Amino acid sequence: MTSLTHCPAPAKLNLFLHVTGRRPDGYHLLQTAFQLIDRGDVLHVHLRDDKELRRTSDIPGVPEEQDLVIRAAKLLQAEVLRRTGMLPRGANIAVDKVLPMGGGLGGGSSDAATVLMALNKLWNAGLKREELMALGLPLGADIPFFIFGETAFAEGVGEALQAVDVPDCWYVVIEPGVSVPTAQIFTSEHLTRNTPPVNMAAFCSYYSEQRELKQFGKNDLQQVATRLYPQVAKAIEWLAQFGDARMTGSGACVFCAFADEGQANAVLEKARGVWTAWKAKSLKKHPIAAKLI
Ligand SMILES: C[C@@](CO)(OP(=O)(O)O)[C@H](O)COP(=O)(O)OP(=O)(O)OC[C@H]1O[C@@H](n2ccc(N)nc2=O)[C@H](O)[C@@H]1O
Ligand SMILES: Nc1ncnc2c1ncn2[C@@H]1O[C@H](COP(=O)(O)OP(=O)(O)O)[C@@H](O)[C@H]1O
Repeated sequence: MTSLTHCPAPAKLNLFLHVTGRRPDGYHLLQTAFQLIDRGDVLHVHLRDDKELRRTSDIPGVPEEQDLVIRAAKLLQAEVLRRTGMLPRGANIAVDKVLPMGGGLGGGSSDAATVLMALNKLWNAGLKREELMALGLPLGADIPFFIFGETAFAEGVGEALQAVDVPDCWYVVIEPGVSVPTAQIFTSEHLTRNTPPVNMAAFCSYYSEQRELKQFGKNDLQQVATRLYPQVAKAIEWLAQFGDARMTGSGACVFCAFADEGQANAVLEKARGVWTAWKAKSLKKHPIAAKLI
């Protein structure tokens, strides 16, 4: 096999996100729940005859060498060299970008996770799931989750993952039209960093009682992002007419859960001409994480 085309890189939503503390290196300790959804970027990976790793599509504002996709591919190539003494073949990687950047949907991290899984297969590198997760972590705290590949309760900086079951539903997601830099939110003096830790069992029993339409807990990053980006506040206010609306990750996107597609369609109809919005269904498993490792 020399290529893998149409590899999905799905988005995630943070159903809740609590900042519970700070590590000595400045990184924040979180508790969050990651939910995959059936909308995302699509990647195409073709092995080359030389050793070069090249991005063959353009992502405005992201130079090739800074692209998480290329950085992830280089990390894995170096790891294979370290393990086998042989540098594997290069690859051309194209990304059909669908997800907005700085949207809190984890697009860059998901792209990187998909590339790690695809190249692990194409190079017959044989890294185990936990090894790929550890390799990706320094590039982005969300990368291990995408390789883990199923709905998860997460702690640490998001790398300590446990599978959980949340009932399926439909989400309406609004892109408020701004890009929020994650670092700006985490460094804000207005961020609260002392939400008391919750028990994973409390999270699980909350959703087992079919309360998926009103989310558990809160997103501690939301108060900071809405202060800095009024468009995010407006989007939440608008979507809250129809249910429990909140921000995902560090923003900018906001979401609301609905029991069926018809209700999501009705909200999208009202959003037309007002917001860039779309619907997505919850995904219990990553479409390729199970197959490619
Ligand atoms: C907030 C979350 C929630 O899933 O997702 P996004 O909104 O970015 O999708 C993640 O924790 C995003 O983690 P990660 O992907 O590592 O964020 P990056 O953009 O690499 O981090 C930018 C900067 O934010 C700060 N940062 C990030 C994560 C964290 N737990 N504590 C931090 O203090 C650090 O200063 C870091 O250098
Ligand atoms: N392949 C990529 N796709 C998206 N963003 C990327 C990529 N590679 C690097 N980046 C950088 O990562 C930043 C965060 O992007 P992204 O992961 O989409 O948002 P978020 O972290 O809010 O979910 C972008 O602003 C961009 O500078």
